[in-house]
Amino acid sequence: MTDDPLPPPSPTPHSGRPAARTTARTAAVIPAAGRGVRLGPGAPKALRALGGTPMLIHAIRAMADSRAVSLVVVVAPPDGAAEVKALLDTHALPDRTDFLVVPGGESRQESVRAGLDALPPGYDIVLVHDAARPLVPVDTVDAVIEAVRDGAPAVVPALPLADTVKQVEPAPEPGAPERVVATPDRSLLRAVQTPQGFDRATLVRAHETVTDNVTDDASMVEQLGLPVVTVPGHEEAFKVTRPLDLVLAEAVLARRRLNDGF
Ligand SMILES: Nc1ccn([C@@H]2O[C@H](COP(=O)(O)OP(=O)(O)OP(=O)(O)O)[C@@H](O)[C@H]2O)c(=O)n1
Ligand SMILES: C[C@](O)(CO)[C@H](O)COP(=O)(O)O
Repeated sequence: MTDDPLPPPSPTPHSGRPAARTTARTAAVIPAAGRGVRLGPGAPKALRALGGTPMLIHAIRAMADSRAVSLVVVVAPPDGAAEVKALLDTHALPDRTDFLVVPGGESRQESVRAGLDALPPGYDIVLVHDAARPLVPVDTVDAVIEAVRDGAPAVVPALPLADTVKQVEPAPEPGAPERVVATPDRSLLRAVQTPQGFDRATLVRAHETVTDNVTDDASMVEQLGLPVVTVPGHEEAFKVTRPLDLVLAEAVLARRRLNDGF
């Protein structure tokens, strides 16, 4: 199967890189092996319903909606691979996309690595997308892919912050107030989302090299000393982390369904 091309490249002023455009095939790895402790008791977060459909299925469809993505590797809860395979069999997904399911690990990093290990040859661009971000629009996915095709080794969707951010020092004892030590310049801070996009060789090297516990894949590439660039993120690509996020996700989905007339 070959990828449909994305629209012609546009200049990417954020990167300042020379045109090194490639039409490499793209795969998406979806880490979905987390428990969802912050969401509260229940099934693993990725398997919980959003608008009557598991959050994971929304996230898979969000990746497969991009004409550039021809393989999706789902990293299932360690004892949930059979259940996830059954879900894929019982939900409508595009025929042009291939799917693989592998068991995940104890941390997000281990789960992403399990997905990378399962990637067949021939996919030179890799997206890593949280199952917990079920509503990312396809335009954001395509913008990330396009920036990698243009030559960036690592790309993150990013949004400016709405709140002022304080740096604190740890509280001297549990329950004691934390002391504020700094107020970073908010104009230089970004909240980053997924999918994060990578040149495959770079991402594999980052996972082989960086052993610190990190919260996203791009920071591993930063530790290699390689550039990570941003593309505009999207408000609807928020991560379902706490109960209120699920309320917001239901509202966004209901509005989309109303707009789409179903
Ligand atoms: N061992 C893990 C931990 C997390 N993830 C995945 O990484 C993504 C982002 O993680 P997060 O939102 O923190 O999910 P959880 O780890 O499930 O949440 P919590 O920390 O509240 O338990 C999720 O899609 C989650 O399934 C994973 O694949 N394997
Ligand atoms: C990868 C990520 O979604 C980027 O914002 C985020 O770092 C995941 O963090 P979590 O603590 O595992 O939810």
